[in-house]
Amino acid sequence: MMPAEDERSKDLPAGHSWIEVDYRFPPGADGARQAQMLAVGQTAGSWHARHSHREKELRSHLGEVRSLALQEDGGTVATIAFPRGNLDGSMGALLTMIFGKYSLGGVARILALRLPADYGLRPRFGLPGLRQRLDVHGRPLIMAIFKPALGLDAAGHAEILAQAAMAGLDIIKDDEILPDLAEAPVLERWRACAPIIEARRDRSGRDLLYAVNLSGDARSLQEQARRLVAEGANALLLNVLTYGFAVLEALVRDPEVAVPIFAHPAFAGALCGAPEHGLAYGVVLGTLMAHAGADAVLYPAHYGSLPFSAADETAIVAALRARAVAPVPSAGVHPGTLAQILGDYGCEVILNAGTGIMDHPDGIGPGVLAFFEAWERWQQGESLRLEAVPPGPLHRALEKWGGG
Ligand SMILES: CSCCC(=O)C(=O)COP(=O)(O)O
Repeated sequence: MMPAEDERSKDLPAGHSWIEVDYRFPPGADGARQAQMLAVGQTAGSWHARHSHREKELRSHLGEVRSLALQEDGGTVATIAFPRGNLDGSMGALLTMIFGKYSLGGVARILALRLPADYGLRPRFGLPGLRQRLDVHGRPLIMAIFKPALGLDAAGHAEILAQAAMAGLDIIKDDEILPDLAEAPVLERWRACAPIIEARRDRSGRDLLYAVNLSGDARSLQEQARRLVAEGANALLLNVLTYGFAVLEALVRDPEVAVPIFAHPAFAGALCGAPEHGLAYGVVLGTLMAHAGADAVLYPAHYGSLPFSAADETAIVAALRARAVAPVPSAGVHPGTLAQILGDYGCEVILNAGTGIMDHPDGIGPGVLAFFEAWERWQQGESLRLEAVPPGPLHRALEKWGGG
């Protein structure tokens, strides 16, 4: 039987010897046949009589169709269990088994994936570890994104960071669009920003994390990460879906890269955006990220600037929180969205704004202060409506972006 909706993405007990996947086949597809194709074709690969003398060995690798449910619209949802023994513990092997070659021909969508709790990696820091590093407890963490994304040199990054740091920002990240360009080399960006972070620590006793964007081929990216960390970098950003889960796994396993890793969702729409094909956002940005060792995962907030469903957001957050990974609702976040986000999430969240801080009418410092002001008012149960907010950074933000 397929589990109830709120159980669908829960981890299976540690040591469990099966991996369970829920697939939906659209109306018109022969769901039973497709499920059987997946269970055999993505495992033993052949069940021909010619191999009958190997039946015992092959059977131990064979997937099993555990349930088939016809849906109201004529589609079918099948749950298939795959032997864990077919895998080596990596996300690459897992994805190749559950959807690899089949994805090229079959029309199907993976709705949910249930992994044994001890499959893959756990975050080394997660939200509790980030809080400990920053010594910030009992309130949401406030994160900014360097904007403009391109065109800033290292000194330009430092100039922006200085304003944000002074206003009390917790975390900043590079834009994911920015690789190791000659106009702003990654090491120079870090070297230019490091003294500002140090000065903030000296002044306030509070750390500030800068998630530096990694790029390059797998080998040079890992070397870049090691070099950055050796020079004091305190967080990293990885476009996990464009560079690959294997790159994230290698970084998480690397003792020379012992800093929190922020996972960016760029490219997720290419895997998850089609309604009847690909994988659900909750699987990619929730389950897979949480089992590949990410410490914090960014995704579009459903009240932000990108079309995103509340249900997808809920599925992502549930999967991340089950493994203590920090949820980072993003894209179009500004102080006017704070009440909605905290209403949905409570305080165990990272609020991440790019233009919602950098394009504040009075500057970057006021952009950060507007978030803190919104948080203070929300905490006191005070209205965040424009008419109720006195003149100041939050008022100006609400004037520009609305919300509240
Ligand atoms: C798609 S979630 C990642 C958000 C992000 O990286 C970004 O640059 C959002 O910028 P914004 O100005 O919308 O806060």
